[in-house]
Amino acid sequence: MLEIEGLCSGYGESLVLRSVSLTVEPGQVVCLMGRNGVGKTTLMKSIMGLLRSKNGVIRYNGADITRLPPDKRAKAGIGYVPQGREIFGQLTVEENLRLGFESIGSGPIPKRIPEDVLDMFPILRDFLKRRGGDLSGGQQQQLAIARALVSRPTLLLLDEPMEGIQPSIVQLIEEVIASIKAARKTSVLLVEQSLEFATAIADHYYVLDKGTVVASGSASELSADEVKMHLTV
Ligand SMILES: Nc1ncnc2c1ncn2[C@@H]1O[C@H](COP(=O)(O)OP(=O)(O)OP(=O)(O)O)[C@@H](O)[C@H]1O
Repeated sequence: MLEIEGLCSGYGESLVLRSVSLTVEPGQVVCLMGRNGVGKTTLMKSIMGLLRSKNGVIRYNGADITRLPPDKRAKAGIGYVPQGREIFGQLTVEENLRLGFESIGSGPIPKRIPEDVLDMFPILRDFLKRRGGDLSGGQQQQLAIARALVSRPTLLLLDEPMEGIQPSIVQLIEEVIASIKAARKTSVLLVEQSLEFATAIADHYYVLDKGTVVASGSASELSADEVKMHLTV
């Protein structure tokens, strides 16, 4: 469903991604790994269209989306939770969630926040009228993921969703990703370094180094040695 071939991308004159090729199949959870600064966020931004590709092709459900702007990619079904969440602190939780409706590609805008999304993150239901800025970091991360889910994306991009979050919420987010996978309606491409997560939940992994894919394979076969080789400094 997502096919990237020979993607080159970067900032201004500086090239960060050098001919990256990667595939996410329908219903898969794919883990993107790599040390700091190797280009994981740059890849996420390039898939979402926030960075213009210098070379290569990005296809989504068979269509070439390489030159589409971010809003069109969102309407095509790609949801994105950036690193650092980027929720609106002055808006309430409910208003933040409603912003997710703007990415709905076709059909009527729902009047209410979908119950199944609130069921995944019960704290958000309790806090619907609270300002986003008053939530803890872990609650804001839940809000950011829920906001991406209200538009019913077919591909969800998560950039380090577990970073800097307390263990109980890490577990909740892992359960949510597992339940998204079980429902088989949304594929997930996420930046995550944990070997435990990758082997337990992901189907496939890619390791980036200096802007290129240096290892990839079935997540169940990912070994501690491989992680040590590619991910420790
Ligand atoms: N806005 C920017 N302008 C110029 N260079 C940037 C910009 N953002 C990132 N870079 C550079 O691009 C390279 C890749 O950064 P990127 O954020 O994609 O890495 P990453 O793998 O996501 O790392 P991290 O785990 O630290 O988030 C780095 O050398 C970084 O300094």
